[in-house]
Amino acid sequence: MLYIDESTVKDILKWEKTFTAVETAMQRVSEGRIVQKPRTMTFIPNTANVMGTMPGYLDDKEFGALGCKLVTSFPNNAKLENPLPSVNANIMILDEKTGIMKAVIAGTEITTQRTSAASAVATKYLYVNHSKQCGVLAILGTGVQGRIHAEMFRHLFGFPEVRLWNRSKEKAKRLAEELNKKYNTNAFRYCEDNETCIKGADVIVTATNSPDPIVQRSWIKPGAHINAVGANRHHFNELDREVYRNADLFVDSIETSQAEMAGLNLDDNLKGEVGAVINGTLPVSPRERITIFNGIGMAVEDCAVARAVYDLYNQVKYKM
Ligand SMILES: NC(=O)C1=CN([C@@H]2O[C@H](COP(=O)(O)OP(=O)(O)OC[C@H]3O[C@@H](n4cnc5c(N)ncnc54)[C@H](OP(=O)(O)O)[C@@H]3O)[C@@H](O)[C@H]2O)C=CC1
Ligand SMILES: O=C(O)C1=NCCCC1
Repeated sequence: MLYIDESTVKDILKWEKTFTAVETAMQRVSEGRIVQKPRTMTFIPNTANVMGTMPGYLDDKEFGALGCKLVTSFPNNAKLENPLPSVNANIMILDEKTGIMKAVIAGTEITTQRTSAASAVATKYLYVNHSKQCGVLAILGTGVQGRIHAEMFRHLFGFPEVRLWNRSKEKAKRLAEELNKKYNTNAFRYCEDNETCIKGADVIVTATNSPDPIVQRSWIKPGAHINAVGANRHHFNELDREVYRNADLFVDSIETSQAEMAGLNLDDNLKGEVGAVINGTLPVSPRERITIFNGIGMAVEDCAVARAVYDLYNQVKYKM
């Protein structure tokens, strides 16, 4: 059986392909062309560690797949002497006619890219496509997700200013320096505190394990868009409840969000799925309204990207 390792995935998977795969997965969710239940979470007692299983089926000519991701989140990995990613994954894809496993694909890079791509798809359809300004991007949390969002969003949307804030300030400073050097720019700016980072920002990304709100309603400019990525025990810790009360909320999947966001009162402001906006069955919000994308992460996004990697791998292999 084929195993495609992380370095091969990093070699062959480009952001644009991930974006299209995730965009397609989101559309298919809202068309009912998927099967996907809330993931199972195995919480390891007396730790912050968790293992998730994420099975899914996606019907699509180009990105369709039957698969299952096994993903762990061990938040203290980042603090090891030799730091490791805190989120690690593998994705199995199975033959749709026989049910036999076709490949196991290393899923850490896929998870990294597809999570940021989901935010990017939401940002495109809820914000960028409505001629809203892409001037200032605020990133809260400069771990793996903060970094990929900073790079991918600048690449896709051309933000001239990308502000970086992190609980451990040195990490945000270092990332700003590193990215300015890498892209020969001074667009990446370190921010001393979260309030300064958010005030005046057009698009905001939260990518932390914070159990307490790091975004307050009064700091957000009218019409701004927020991608809330971070997940602690709940997928809605990072934004103060007043933010939810004063914004339109969009999700990747209503079915799976209802399980993992059950402690949040979604009734008033949950507008629906990003896929429905893409498909034109759900209207976008008025210009001055704040929008939130709370993407909890979907198995069918992993299936779509894993299928893309599988096909790319086979194209490359056959050419050799
Ligand atoms: N929605 C989705 O589909 C996905 C969500 N995630 C979630 O995104 C978040 C970030 O993941 P990732 O970047 O891979 O993880 P990393 O371990 O690389 O980064 C974690 C970040 O969270 C910060 N953080 C941790 N605890 C706190 C706290 N109490 N207050 C403020 N900041 C804190 C860390 O700051 P410091 O440097 O100071 O420790 C760091 O910036 C996680 O919650 C993860 O579960 C991940 C993948 C998919
Ligand atoms: O969707 C995922 O993959 C994850 N979501 C939340 C936490 C870790 C991985």
